[in-house]
Amino acid sequence: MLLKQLASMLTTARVIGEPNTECQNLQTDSRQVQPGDLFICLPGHTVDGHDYAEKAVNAGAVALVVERELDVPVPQLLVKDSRFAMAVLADSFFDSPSRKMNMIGVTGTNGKTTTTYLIEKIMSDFGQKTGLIGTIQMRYDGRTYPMSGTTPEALDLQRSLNDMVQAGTDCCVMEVSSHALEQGRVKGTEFRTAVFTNLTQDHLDYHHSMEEYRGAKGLFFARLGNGYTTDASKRKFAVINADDPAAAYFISVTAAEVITYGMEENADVRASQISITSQGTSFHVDTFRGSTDIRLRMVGKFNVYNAMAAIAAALVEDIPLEEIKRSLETVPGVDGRVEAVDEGQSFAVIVDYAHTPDGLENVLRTVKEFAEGRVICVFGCGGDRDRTKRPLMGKIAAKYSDIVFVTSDNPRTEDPDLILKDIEQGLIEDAIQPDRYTMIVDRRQAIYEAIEMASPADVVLIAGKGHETYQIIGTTKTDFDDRIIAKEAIRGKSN
Ligand SMILES: CC(=O)N[C@H]1[C@@H](OP(=O)(O)OP(=O)(O)OC[C@H]2O[C@@H](n3ccc(=O)[nH]c3=O)[C@H](O)[C@@H]2O)O[C@H](CO)[C@@H](O)[C@@H]1O[C@H](C)C(=O)N[C@@H](C)C(=O)N[C@H](CCC(=O)O)C(=O)O
Ligand SMILES: Nc1ncnc2c1ncn2[C@@H]1O[C@H](COP(=O)(O)OP(=O)(O)OP(=O)(O)O)[C@@H](O)[C@H]1O
Ligand SMILES: N[C@H](CCC[C@H](N)C(=O)O)C(=O)O
Ligand SMILES: [Mg+2]
Repeated sequence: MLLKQLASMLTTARVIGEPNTECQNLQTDSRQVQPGDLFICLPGHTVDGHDYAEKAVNAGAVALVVERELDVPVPQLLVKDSRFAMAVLADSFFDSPSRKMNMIGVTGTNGKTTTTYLIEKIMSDFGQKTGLIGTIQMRYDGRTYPMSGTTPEALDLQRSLNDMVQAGTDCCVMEVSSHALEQGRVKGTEFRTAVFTNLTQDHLDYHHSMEEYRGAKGLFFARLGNGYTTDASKRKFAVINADDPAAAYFISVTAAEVITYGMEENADVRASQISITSQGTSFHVDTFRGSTDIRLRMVGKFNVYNAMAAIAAALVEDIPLEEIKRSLETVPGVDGRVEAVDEGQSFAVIVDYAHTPDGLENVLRTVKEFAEGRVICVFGCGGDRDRTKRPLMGKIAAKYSDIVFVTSDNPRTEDPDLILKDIEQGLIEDAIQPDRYTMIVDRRQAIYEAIEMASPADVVLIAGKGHETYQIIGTTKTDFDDRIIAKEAIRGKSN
C-alpha cells in the first residue's frame, strides 16, 4: 500500500517526504522490522518507540509514523496520536477484517477465558467456523498459536483477524481486557456482541481506582455504536450480568440492545435450582427462547454465570436452546480452571487460575462445598501488579481454608519475600493462628509440602497460575507447571 493511501485515512496527518512510498507491511517493533516495512513509533510505558526509529530504518523500514518529526532519511507520516493512527492504519491495511466475521467480545475481571471457550464450543458445534483469541492461546482453522497476553495490540490483532478471515472463519470470540480497552487495542474492531462477566478488584496498579477500571470496561459497551438496523445480522448486543453492581453503569453507556443474565434479578436468561458436586454443576435456566435443565461438567456457581453469558450470546445468534444445552454439557472444562490433578491419590488436588480476591473467594467457596476433609490452599500474588489485592487475598485464603501456604506466583522484578509479607498482612489482620499458615517463597516446595501433609478426603487447591507453564522470576522465564509439579509431589509422597 502507498504511504499516501494510508495517510488518506487520517484527515489531519501530514506526509513529510515521498507520498508514493510503497509500504509492504506495518510494524511497531524495531527488532521485527523487515525491508519495506512502515514502522509506527509508539510512545510506550517503558520506552519510546521514537527512540528506535533509526534502528528500524537501518533494518529496512521505508517510512515512519511519528508524533514528532525525526531526523531520519525516510518519509514520515506525522500524526497527533500514533496509537490511534496504528488502529486506523491496521484496520485499513488489512481491509477491515472484523467486518467480515461475527465478532463476539468478552470483558470482565474474571471468567473471560472460560466464557469465550464456552461460546466457541457452542458456535462451532452449530457449524460456524470459529476462531478464539485470549489468555491461553489463539486458535482457528485447527491450528493453535501461543499468546503473550490476553488481548493483542491493534496491529497484531488486525493481522490475526485478517488471517482468520483468509482461513474462512465465520465467527471470532475474543477476550477484551481492560488494559486493551484503555490502550485502544480494539479500536477499529467492529463487535456484534459485547459480553460483561463481572467487575471486582484487580489491576488497580494500572487503573488507579475502581471507577477508572469500570470506565475502561465501559468503553467496550459504549463503542458498540449508536445505530439501529432492520438487518438482524448487523444488530449489536450487550450481554450483561444483571447480578453485578456495575450492570446499571454498563447498560447506561450502551446504545445496543441489552440482554441480561443472572440469578437474582428478573433477567432475560435466569438460572435457578443450582446444584454443585465435585463432578459438575447442574441448573435450570429460563430464557426468552424457552427453558431447560443443564448439567455442566465444570464445577462452581461462577461457571453457571459463565454458562449463562454464553447462552445469552448464542441465543441472539438464533441458536436453539436445546443445541446450546448439548454443547455446554460436553465441555470437559478449561485448561487450568478448577482442573483436577489425578494420580489415583486419596485426596483431591485442584489447579486453578484464581488470581484476584473475587476469583479466589469463588473457587474456595466452591471447594468448601464438596470438601469432606480439610481445605489446603497454596497461592501467591504476581509481582509488578496490583499490590492492594494481596492482603485481601490473604484474608480470603484464611477465611475459607483450613491450612494456607503463602508462596510465590510470578514475582517478576519484585522481591518475592516482600510480596509474601504483603499477603501475610491480610492473614494476621484476622488473627489467624500461626500453625494454620506457612510462608514458603519457593512455589515447588510449597506445593510439595501441601501435598505431603494432605490426608484422605482433604482438598489441596493450588491457585493463581492455572494453565501457565512458566514462572517469571526477575526477568527470567523458566519452565514451571503447577499440574506437573503436583503430580511429581503426589508420586513422591511418603504416606
Ligand atoms: C502496560 C502494558 O500493557 N504494556 C504493554 C505495552 O508496553 P509498552 O507500551 O510499555 O511498550 P514498550 O515496551 O514501552 O515499547 C514501546 C514501543 O517501542 C517498541 N520497541 C521497544 C523496544 C525495542 O527494542 N524496539 C522497539 O521498537 C515496542 O515495540 C513498542 O511499540 O505494549 C507492549 C507491546 O504491545 C506490551 O507487550 C506491553 O504489555 C506488558 C508486557 C504487560 O504486561 N501487559 C499486561 C499488563 C496486559 O496488558 N495484560 C492484559 C491482561 C489483563 C487481564 O487479563 O485482565 C492483556 O490484555 O494482556
Ligand atoms: N464468572 C466468574 N466469576 C468469578 N470468578 C470466576 C468466574 N469464572 C472463573 N472464575 C475464577 O477466575 C479464574 C480465572 O478464570 P478465567 O481464566 O476464565 O478468567 P479471565 O477473566 O479470563 O482471567 P484473565 O484476566 O487472567 O484473563 C478461574 O480459575 C476461577 O477461579
Ligand atoms: N492477566 C492477569 C494474569 C495474572 C496471572 C498471575 N499468575 C500473575 O502472574 O499475576 C494479569 O496480567 O494480571
Ligand atoms: Mg483470560
